[in-house]
Amino acid sequence: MDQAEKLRKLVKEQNSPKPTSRVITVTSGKGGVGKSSISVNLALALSRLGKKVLILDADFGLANIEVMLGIRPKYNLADLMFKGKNLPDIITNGPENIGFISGGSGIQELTNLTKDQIIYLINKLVELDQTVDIIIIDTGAGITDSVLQFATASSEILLVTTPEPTSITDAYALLKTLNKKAIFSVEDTAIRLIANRVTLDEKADDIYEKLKTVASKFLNLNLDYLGYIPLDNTVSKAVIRQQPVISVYPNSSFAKQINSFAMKLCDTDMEINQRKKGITQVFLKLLRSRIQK
Ligand SMILES: Nc1ncnc2c1ncn2[C@@H]1O[C@H](COP(=O)(O)OP(=O)(O)OP(=O)(O)O)[C@@H](O)[C@H]1O
Repeated sequence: MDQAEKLRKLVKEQNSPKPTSRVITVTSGKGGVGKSSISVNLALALSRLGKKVLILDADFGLANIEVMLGIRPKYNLADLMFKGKNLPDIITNGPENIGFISGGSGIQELTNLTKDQIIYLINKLVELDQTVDIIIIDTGAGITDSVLQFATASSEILLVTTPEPTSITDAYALLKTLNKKAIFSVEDTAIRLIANRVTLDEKADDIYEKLKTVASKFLNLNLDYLGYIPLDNTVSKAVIRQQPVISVYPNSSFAKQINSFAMKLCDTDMEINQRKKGITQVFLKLLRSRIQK
């Protein structure tokens, strides 16, 4: 049996543990549309609704979230995988009790794990699943393998676009590529659109309706709508202060929309519970798709 086959077998053999965390993957076709701003502030808004929230930054090389939260993690996921670090070592405490894990090079290195390292990682993820209510994954930008793998492995996707035509066509391209993946399951995945940086003269609902129509007609995909966020200069002001928008500008239109999204997401808790798979399952799926490549 070659190494790839052994890993395939091992990943298949892992029993599905009882999941507890809800994984929400924030993604986009085009970069720079507001994924990190939305992830950070949504995490805080959900935490204020009583959820234990953690952000996983899967955007290798960029430290946007760290800047937005004003934190500097000492270790990352790769340190857990290769240096035997424990969860408390790699979870940095952010504002208002939210936790943060930097993926570091860990996401890329998933393919290079030994059997013992996979078992160690999976055990730690099971532990994480049991301690956290919601995990928000901020994926990298663009239609890369890593973004697609996270999106296919998650049961809840928040797809962010701006009204720019290139951002909308890239969002559609992402859906199209996702839909072609053998392991992508339409029934098991809720995809919700967020239109960000919308100005008064742009009709956010039209963006959704157009994307929904083409996704349904050409891809047979159902696209839901979480809502829109106006273009709001408090977002960049908050970045300069290295604090989340909803902490420093709680009455801004950005903060109000984020709070309403958090409430909507909690409203659908019941429905999502049936699909809830947890972070362990997401990583098992990621491992499977990488081994199959
Ligand atoms: N609603 C908004 N109004 C005004 N500016 C915004 C809004 N949302 C995000 N921005 C700004 O847009 C820029 C990109 O935001 P952000 O870094 O969150 O995007 P991203 O999708 O995570 O980027 P990347 O693809 O590089 O990871 C930042 O300068 C941010 O301040």
